[in-house]
Amino acid sequence: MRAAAVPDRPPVSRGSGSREARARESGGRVTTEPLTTPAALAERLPVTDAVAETVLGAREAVCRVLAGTDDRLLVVVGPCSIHDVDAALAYARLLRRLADEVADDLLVVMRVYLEKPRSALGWPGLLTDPSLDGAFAVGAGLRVAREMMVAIAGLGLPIACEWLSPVTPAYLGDLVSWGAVGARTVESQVHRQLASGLPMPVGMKNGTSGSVQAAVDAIRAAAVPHAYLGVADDGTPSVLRTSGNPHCHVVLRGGPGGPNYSEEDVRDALARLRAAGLPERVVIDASHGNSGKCHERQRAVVAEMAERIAAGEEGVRGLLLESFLVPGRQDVVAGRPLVFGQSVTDACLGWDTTAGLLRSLAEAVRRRRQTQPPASATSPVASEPRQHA
Ligand SMILES: O=C[C@H](O)[C@H](O)COP(=O)(O)O
Ligand SMILES: C=C(OP(=O)(O)O)C(=O)O
Repeated sequence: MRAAAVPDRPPVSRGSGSREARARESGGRVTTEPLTTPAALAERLPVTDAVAETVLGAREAVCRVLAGTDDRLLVVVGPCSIHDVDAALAYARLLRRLADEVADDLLVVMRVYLEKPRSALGWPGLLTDPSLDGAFAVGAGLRVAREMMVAIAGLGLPIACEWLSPVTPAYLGDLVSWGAVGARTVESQVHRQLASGLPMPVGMKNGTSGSVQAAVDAIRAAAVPHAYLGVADDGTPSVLRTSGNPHCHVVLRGGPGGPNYSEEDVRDALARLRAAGLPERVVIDASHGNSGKCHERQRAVVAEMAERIAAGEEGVRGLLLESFLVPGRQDVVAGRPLVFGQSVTDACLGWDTTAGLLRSLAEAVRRRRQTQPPASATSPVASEPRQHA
């Protein structure tokens, strides 16, 4: 007589179905696929000395502009999202020439946004879905993204992006000179912890509700050390311990109540920063809630800000613009070719308008210099972060 088979493990339930089947019925589930490690990707697509100089030099320059010890204006400009590497590189080449032309007055950093936070549903960005068709080839997206960033920084053009996945900076952080925490994530503990360890200045957007306090709170949170779960460069699941980031700042992007770039709005934001003991400086996003998502309205925002900057308004250290080669936006439709250099997410300004606006901002900085002495080196900077208790 054969012995009865002894199960490896006791049955997980007496009712219908296995544990896996029951889990499926009561929520979502995950499948996994291995990804190259950050170290392996960096080895394949390394940062050259020239690229490192661009990235690090621009980080330091952004800090000086934010602190007011460099009297130029920070201008973060580029597509709402990158969906086509060739178009991004064509834009980068144009921007590089313009950045050189205005370099005495503007510190130009290109938006190279690869992860899109969506209000509900929509294409999540090149990093997650590089073929724009829902195939979600994330490994290829990371490779393409890093290769493109190396090429853009290789032109001598510094890079800005929004950090969405807390794992992405391990793969791309060494190529970025300015980061954003977006309106949809500025209240997220994970993103505040992430910002506290990022090796670059980080703009904290006001929340989608319009709350500027959320951005101020995020700056306070990111200025101190944290510990959170992540991956090390060799891919090992790790506790990431951060130092705190003293170079975070508010980005006013408007909200449901309308724009928030008026003099009164800026004064209110500076007062909130003062009350929190933080450096009094803001960056104005000409797009999003400040333009009612109408790309053409960014012109009016820039025109008003140029006037106010020329008149010496305190506290505004930079602007953000959404711009691509071709104005407007387009939908991605299977089988229909895309217009080269036009956004597939938010509508953007076209190149010619962008160039004119940057020249007008440069002119505003020059006019300000005529009436004001160079900014002093005594502008407030964030205090050193506290150590872990
Ligand atoms: O900047 C881009 C968009 O404003 C952001 O990703 C939200 O887009 P959505 O509201 O179209 O989803
Ligand atoms: C999503 C963006 O901005 P916000 O977080 O302000 O909506 C963006 O700049 O792409």
